[in-house]
Amino acid sequence: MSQQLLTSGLALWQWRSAAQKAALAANVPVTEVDWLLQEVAGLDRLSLRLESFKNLPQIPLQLSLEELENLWQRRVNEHLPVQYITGVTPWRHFKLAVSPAVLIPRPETEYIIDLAVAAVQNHHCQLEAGHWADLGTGSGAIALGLAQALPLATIHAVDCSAAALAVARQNAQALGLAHQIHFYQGSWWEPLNFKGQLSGVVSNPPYIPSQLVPQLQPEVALHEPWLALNGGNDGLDCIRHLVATSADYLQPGGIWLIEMMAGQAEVVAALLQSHGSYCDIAIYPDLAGIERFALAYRRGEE
Ligand SMILES: C[S@@+](CC[C@H](N)C(=O)[O-])C[C@H]1O[C@@H](n2cnc3c(N)ncnc32)[C@H](O)[C@@H]1O
Repeated sequence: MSQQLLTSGLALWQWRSAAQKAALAANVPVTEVDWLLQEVAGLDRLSLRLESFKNLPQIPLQLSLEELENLWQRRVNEHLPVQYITGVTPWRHFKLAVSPAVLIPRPETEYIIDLAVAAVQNHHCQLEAGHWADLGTGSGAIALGLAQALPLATIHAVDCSAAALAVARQNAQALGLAHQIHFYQGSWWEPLNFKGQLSGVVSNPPYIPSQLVPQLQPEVALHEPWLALNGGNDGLDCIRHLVATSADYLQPGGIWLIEMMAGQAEVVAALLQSHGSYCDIAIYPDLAGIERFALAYRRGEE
């Protein structure tokens, strides 16, 4: 979407009206038409809401109206997420690049950064300047959120997908946070060599039971990476692995914080408890009240 084409405000307004009707008929959120227009026509929310752009003689577009219509048809008919069409999504204070190689970072995940910061502040150890891991970084969202919230920390962001890491690196560069984040390709802890040294590990691992993935809404099931969703038979394969392996990498008092699916909290708390190396285990809800996050600390050498 780099070239610039001109269209009249009236023609764009007519396209928008038709696209909104198609959205309503297909049960697609009508607001997504305007997300698309903000990106491809550079229109701001106010001029879209007031429809003041309708009177402009010329509006520069990054693609023709025909191409815009083709993309909207893909949104409506093929359930392609609008974020993959525009190539961007808002997340916390960031505008992140996304592609079908990465999970679109979710609003509920934003809160994991606040939980990490609160855990640092509540704890007597000096954790904010240390080394942190974001395992399964995808677009880099969590690593970037941690880097911004903990400016003295160094973040080690891991993903097994090279294509996802390319997107994450691009985001770190664009946001001026690349100096704080190191990226590694590999499986979970495998590329990291920091046994006993980490201040914290934060992860939003794949946690959907395999048989449920095809039943998710088509935007997710058809277009988001299976690798980012599939948590094995009961959804807990990756979380079990992270419980079992993380204690070796955390310093005493280090933070273990993950996102999980509704209904998994009790099992995850029990896994942490029975492992024996974690203490102060707590479950936190997301802003919708769903038990979404599990937090624990690496037990000290009592
Ligand atoms: C649910 S997505 C989370 C992405 C991002 N952290 C976020 O919150 O938006 C899970 C990520 O874990 C990665 N992943 C899956 N299996 C992995 C493994 N064995 N080792 C490292 N990363 C893995 C996927 O590629 C995907 O990017």
